[in-house]
Amino acid sequence: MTARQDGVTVVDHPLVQHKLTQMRRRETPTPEFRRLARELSLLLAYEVTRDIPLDYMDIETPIAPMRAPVVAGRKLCLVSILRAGNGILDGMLDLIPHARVGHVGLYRDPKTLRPVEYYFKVPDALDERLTIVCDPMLATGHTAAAAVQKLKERGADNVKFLCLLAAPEGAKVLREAHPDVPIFTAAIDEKLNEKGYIVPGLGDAGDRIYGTA
Ligand SMILES: O=P(O)(O)OC[C@H]1O[C@H](OP(=O)(O)OP(=O)(O)O)[C@H](O)[C@@H]1O
Ligand SMILES: O=c1cc[nH]c(=O)[nH]1
Ligand SMILES: [Mg+2]
Repeated sequence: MTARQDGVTVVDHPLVQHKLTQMRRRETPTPEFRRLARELSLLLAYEVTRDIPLDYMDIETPIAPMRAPVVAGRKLCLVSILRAGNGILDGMLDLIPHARVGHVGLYRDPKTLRPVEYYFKVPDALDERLTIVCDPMLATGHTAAAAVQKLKERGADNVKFLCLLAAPEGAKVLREAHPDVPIFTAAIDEKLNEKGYIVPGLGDAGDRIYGTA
């Protein structure tokens, strides 16, 4: 099942919810957390790629020739917001290996909660591609909004944002800054705490994926 409202799609399939619960648990160790992030992104990919472009090619089945649909991977750009975004990117690339890939390096300053940019490398001709921006966490929303802004400045005009968890505050900030960018998430949690962490959330996604806490 999938709930859509105001440009936000919550993928509430039972498998998605189950895996998200396992990720949230404090005792879930790093290798397990990373594996769950990958599996969850495979399931979310199903929804976020629902209308990706198709090409047609001539093939032969054992019975007859036919013109058959194939994903136009080169018309798709996956963008990971470093570093936690790579935890989603890996699963997406398993599914769509021909996709082009961009990286946006942004970390959130723990005092100001504002994003600081340190890297930006994306494919050319973004105006000809669907761009799917990946980051597990949409907290205050400023990182996502800044990443989308940079991508638009490079020509991206068809952008979707994929995360595992969103705070209501972050979804609002991103939707207000970029109303044309739909959000796909496994859950919208209750709120942010005073340190800008999602409550109940799952903690610091990057630290849990890479074991840096
Ligand atoms: O919505 P916001 O309030 O901007 O916060 C969300 C950002 O914070 C986390 O990254 P972090 O800064 O921890 O960097 P990391 O991926 O290197 O751990 C997360 O992966 C998002 O990029
Ligand atoms: O809860 C949060 C908020 C920002 N970044 C995270 O990794 N987790
Ligand atoms: Mg982090």
